[in-house]
Amino acid sequence: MIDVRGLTQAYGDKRVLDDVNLSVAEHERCALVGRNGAGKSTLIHSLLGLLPVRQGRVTLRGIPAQQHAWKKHVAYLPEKFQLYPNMTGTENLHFFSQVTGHALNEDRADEVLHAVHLQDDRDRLTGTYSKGMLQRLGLALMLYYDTEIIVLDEPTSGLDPIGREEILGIIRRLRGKTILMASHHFDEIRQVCTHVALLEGGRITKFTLADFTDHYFKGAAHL
Ligand SMILES: Nc1ncnc2c1ncn2[C@@H]1O[C@H](COP(=O)(O)OP(=O)(O)OP(=O)(O)O)[C@@H](O)[C@H]1O
Repeated sequence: MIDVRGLTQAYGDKRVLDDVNLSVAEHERCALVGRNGAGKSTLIHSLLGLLPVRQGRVTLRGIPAQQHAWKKHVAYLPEKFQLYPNMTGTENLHFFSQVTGHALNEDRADEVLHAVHLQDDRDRLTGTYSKGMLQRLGLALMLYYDTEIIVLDEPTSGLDPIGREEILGIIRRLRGKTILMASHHFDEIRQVCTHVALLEGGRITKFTLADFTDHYFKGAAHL
């Protein structure tokens, strides 16, 4: 579903990704781990066409990234995103739906608001939401499109333990999705992921969760 071959990315003279290869198969839930500055966001941005790919090849669901047709199969939740504080949860869903040129499908909106446990708060201004609620609304916006591929950049960043559990529970309950999730937390990777892509020195090593667990407890993996 996600295939990266020979991807090299640099900022000026600084090479961040060095001939990276990564395959994420259908229905895999792959964590993307690595120290701060390892290049996780650079890789995600390259996948999603937010950074031009000059060296290497990226395909999503078999479609080359340059062709844009992949976009309807992929949803992305960035680490930081902006919602409109003077709009309610539902109004935010309306707004973002209209941005993509479609009227809101009310039934689908109900489904996703239930899935993220915001059905009772949907008519409150999001300016009054907690960080956990905002993150769950971000997830709802992403799930609304029901795409096969989901890319999450540190979805529990800055949340307290209860907020983290709520987000992880929602992700864990998703069915039939292929997920790539950047994370710094071994406990959440263990709860949610089937595989781990470790980014170090500009290269990726991919593990099954069981092999990564051995590697991690030997002290060989730095998140
Ligand atoms: N636009 C940019 N211009 C110059 N250097 C950049 C730019 N974006 C990222 N970098 C550098 O590239 C390296 C990789 O950054 P990136 O954000 O991809 O890492 P990361 O693994 O996502 O980090 P974190 O875990 O802190 O989010 C870092 O050294 C960063 O400073």
